[in-house]
Amino acid sequence: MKINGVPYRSVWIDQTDNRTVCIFDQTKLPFSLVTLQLTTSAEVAHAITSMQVRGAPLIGAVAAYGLALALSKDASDAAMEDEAAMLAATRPTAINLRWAIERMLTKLRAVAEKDRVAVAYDEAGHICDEDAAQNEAIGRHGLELIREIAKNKKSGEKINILTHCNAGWIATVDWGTALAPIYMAYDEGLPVHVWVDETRPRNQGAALTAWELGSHGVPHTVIVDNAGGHLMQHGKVDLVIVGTDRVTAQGDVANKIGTYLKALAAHDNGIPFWVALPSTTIDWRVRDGLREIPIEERSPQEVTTVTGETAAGELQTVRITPQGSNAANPAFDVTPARLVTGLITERGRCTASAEGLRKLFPGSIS
Ligand SMILES: CSC[C@H]1O[C@H](OP(=O)(O)O)[C@H](O)[C@@H]1O
Repeated sequence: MKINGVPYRSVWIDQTDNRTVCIFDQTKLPFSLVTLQLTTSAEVAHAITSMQVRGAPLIGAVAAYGLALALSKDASDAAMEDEAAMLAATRPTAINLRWAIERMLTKLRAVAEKDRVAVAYDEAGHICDEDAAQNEAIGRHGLELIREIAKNKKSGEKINILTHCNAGWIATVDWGTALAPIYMAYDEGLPVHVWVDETRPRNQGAALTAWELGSHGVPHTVIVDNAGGHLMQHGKVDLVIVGTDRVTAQGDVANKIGTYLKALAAHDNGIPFWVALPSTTIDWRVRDGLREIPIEERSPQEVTTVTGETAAGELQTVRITPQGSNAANPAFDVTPARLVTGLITERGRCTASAEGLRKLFPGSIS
């Protein structure tokens, strides 16, 4: 995606040493665009756990490079297995993280130690290239959906899309998932407008999605998480598109906390609720999302405080609850397939069901 006309990806290798892994520090957005240079697997692990880098497909890609950094230090079998396990354990919900590490291990176990570093960087690069291509394809398939909605609107009438959290290009290697169709619709001249859920407590919507859409010129309005249902009741939402961290073999969807409530409101108001994902986000090993998908529990401090920029341009974190109050912070929830209109994948759209997934990905599930 371009920033001020310059093309960027969300992760890249420093050309000066062909080793250092570069990312944007997403905890500094939207106030400043800061590049972090990661030189060890420990730094990669910290970047993932602290959400300096986040987004299901992106943490998989960055973890893959983290393994390459680890191998640069010690390419032995024991070290490789330990580092892979450490990186895979940084966040439990996004299946892309486990998928990327398992793909790297499958490749590297068959390679001599002396060749592992080069092969690891090469394979991580393929993971990145494939993610960017898959998300571009998701954009094209999702664009068809937006065109269909546009046909039922008066000429020039806004197409109002609600999204939750950030599933844009900064959450992936490039393009994004939920936002890819929106970028393409905007670029094609369709009159899209996006309701951006702020997405407490980390405010990925208010801070990241708003920054992405604003940088690209896409009209958008930031709303509190609890406003979405009201807007749907009053006919102000034509479509909901969200990303996901894990989809089960029967179409249950794990995504940022609050997604389930949007799906309920969309269902109650007869509004299409679509989930955009690359196939690397499908966990073919689980069927019942509510019972089988681990939900990350993050620090209560993310709930009891809020971080923003002061008038002087300094980042500041302030407490918003009494000292003695407890806080709970589940980072994801699971939307049952019955509330999902459909899935937008790199191979096209399908119903959120085993049958729908089997049609697009034959042989992936029995
Ligand atoms: C294409 S990103 C999918 C997913 O990842 C985000 O979670 P987090 O910000 O905690 O990494 C969010 O759930 C997005 O929808």
